[in-house]
Amino acid sequence: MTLEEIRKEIDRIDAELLPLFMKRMDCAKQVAAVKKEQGLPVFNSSREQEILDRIGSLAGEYGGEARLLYSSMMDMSRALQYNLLGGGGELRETIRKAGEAPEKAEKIACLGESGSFSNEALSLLYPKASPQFYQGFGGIFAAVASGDADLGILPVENSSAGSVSEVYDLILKYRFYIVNAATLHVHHCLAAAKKVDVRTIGTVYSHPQALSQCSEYITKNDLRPLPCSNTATAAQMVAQRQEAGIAAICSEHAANEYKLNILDRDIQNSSNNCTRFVVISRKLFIPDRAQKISLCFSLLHKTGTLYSVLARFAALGLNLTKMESRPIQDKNFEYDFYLDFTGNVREDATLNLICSLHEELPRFSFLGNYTECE
Ligand SMILES: O=C(O)C(=O)C[C@]1(C(=O)O)C=C[C@@H](O)C=C1
Repeated sequence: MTLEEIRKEIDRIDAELLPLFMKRMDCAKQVAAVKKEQGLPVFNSSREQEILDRIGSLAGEYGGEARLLYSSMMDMSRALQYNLLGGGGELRETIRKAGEAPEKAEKIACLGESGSFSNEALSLLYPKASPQFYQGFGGIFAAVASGDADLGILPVENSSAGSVSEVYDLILKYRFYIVNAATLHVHHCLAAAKKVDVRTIGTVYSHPQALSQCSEYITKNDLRPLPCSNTATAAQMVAQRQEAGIAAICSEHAANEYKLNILDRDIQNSSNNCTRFVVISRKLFIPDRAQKISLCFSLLHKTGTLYSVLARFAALGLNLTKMESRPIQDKNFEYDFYLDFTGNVREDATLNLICSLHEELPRFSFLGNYTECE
């Protein structure tokens, strides 16, 4: 057969498949009506497994491909049913009731000291708020949990050093809402108590992330990196100790705040060094112009489960911007997935998708829908 003849054959087959696909979707509508009457859940895992096993063995050499095709058709069948039945009632209600923004966000928990990068990000997002400083990420989550703080601001990832795993673990543990985000350009400098030659410096103090972001400079200048809880604390300590041979890696802002001398500027490995911060809250707020959705879930150990979740976002044109997998404590090699997508849950199709995932996936949490300041 020529290519043209084969393509004609494919067109004929597609024309035969389409009415059957539409008939199958009509059946899904009928199933939805029955399920509504009988109060049954949309998702029936054992029924889907039974179909996939049967199709897989009937399809012979195309078993894998056929399973994938039928799995996608059942995804669409479920999506249609959720659209008709409006599943995920509780979550739907929480999202519907969410306010636009906290009326007052006076107490915001923040890492470090005055002059820390978290402090800069906070000033960008909430110029009027006064920060409450904590030395560790755990303290920020605990402050939000106890109500000592209204909100907490946290660095989640850096363009060169990558994700801050400890923060993702805490996000997955506490499951607070994410209500705001900002990306900050981070410029590091080397600062010491006296104006000396860089060659006289032997030891540098900073947060491990900052040390990692300046690793090339540290190696080139033969410096000994020592970790500190954050960059501003490192600057403060170097200022207090007034010792020769030590310096801090911190922001210019922190160096000025603690009256240090700047020995070198822009010492980070990459000239485009950005850190992304998120703001956590016990209460859900969704601004009208929200464009980023965060959620987390775990998956059953079955072929194609992650693919099938991601395909449903792709089908709505929602772009995946971040994915992180973290081990679940006390479970061997089982993972929680953390995902960021573009989108707004006030759009019906997006809300239906989130609500359906809420019903289908283990350990699912909707973490928020917020704007991103860049
Ligand atoms: O049989 C059902 O209960 C259906 O809802 C239909 C169907 C399908 O499309 O085949 C869809 C969703 C369920 O998870 C299982 C199967």
